[in-house]
Amino acid sequence: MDGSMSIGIIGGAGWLGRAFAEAIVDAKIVAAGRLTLSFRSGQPTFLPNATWTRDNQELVDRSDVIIVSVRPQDWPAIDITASGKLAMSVMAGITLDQLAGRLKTDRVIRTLPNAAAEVRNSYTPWIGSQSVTADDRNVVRRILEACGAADEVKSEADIDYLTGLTGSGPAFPALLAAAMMDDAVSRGLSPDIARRSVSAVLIGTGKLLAARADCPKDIVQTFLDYRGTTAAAIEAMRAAGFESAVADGLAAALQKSVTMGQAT
Ligand SMILES: NC(=O)C1=CN([C@@H]2O[C@H](COP(=O)(O)OP(=O)(O)OC[C@H]3O[C@@H](n4cnc5c(N)ncnc54)[C@H](O)[C@@H]3O)[C@@H](O)[C@H]2O)C=CC1
Ligand SMILES: O=C(O)[C@@H]1CCC=N1
Repeated sequence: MDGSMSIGIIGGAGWLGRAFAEAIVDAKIVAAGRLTLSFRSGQPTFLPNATWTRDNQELVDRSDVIIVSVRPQDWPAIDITASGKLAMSVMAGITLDQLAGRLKTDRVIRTLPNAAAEVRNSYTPWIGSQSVTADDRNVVRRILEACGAADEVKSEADIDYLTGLTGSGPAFPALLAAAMMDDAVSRGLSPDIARRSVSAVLIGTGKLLAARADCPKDIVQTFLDYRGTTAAAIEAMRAAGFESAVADGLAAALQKSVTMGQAT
């Protein structure tokens, strides 16, 4: 698409809506003046050169591409006509058929980013409807890659599963970090040192995994082979059900993704 493209984000004041809006402008996909953002209560102060509105149909009428970024429970109240336009959703659980029906356009994209979009490090699987064109796919890739890495997947079932694995994904290392911090503080470390040390471990591990070609499984085995402190910790965590806790958590997220969509 040329520089005349315009984009609208319904729910542009929210966590993901703001992350997308700022990433799109930073990546120069559109200038702020070609961006329309809708809000529900107070008008936010970020992106003052964008057009802010409470009227979602006005947003649609001003935009070539519409991104829907409201919570799934607010989705049934969205009443707009986006005929002939490209519409993209970031909502968990809402299917392509539901999107096409409520937004009244056949050109729909279902995506599932994660919270790391805020720092341009999302992983975002996506899938498009039959009517989506090659140009539409290029626009979608540019928008999603402005927020991190993105993959087109083969089925909506993949999106349902990835909603837990990668959509909710940042919450899981955060949960581990919180448990590690609580343990450190309970053993007398100051909360400040506990936070700095645990954050350094998570950030360092992320960079290590990104830099090395080995699978995480191989890295874990290398640690186990020392037969030292790390092996003692991993074996105790496994005996307490670490892997089955992760599998149960991912199964619960998958089930919730499917039922949340059915409830709307
Ligand atoms: N936060 C996350 O980690 C992820 C969120 N998602 C999905 O992204 C969507 C948005 O989530 P968040 O940004 O985290 O939630 P949020 O609550 O921060 O943002 C939603 C925004 O939509 C606004 N809104 C609701 N109805 C509206 C309407 N009719 N018109 C205009 N604005 C309206 C709300 O006022 C709020 O500002 C959800 O559907 C969620 O499933 C997907 C992946 C990750
Ligand atoms: O928890 C949720 O429902 C949203 C979708 C994926 C991540 N956050």
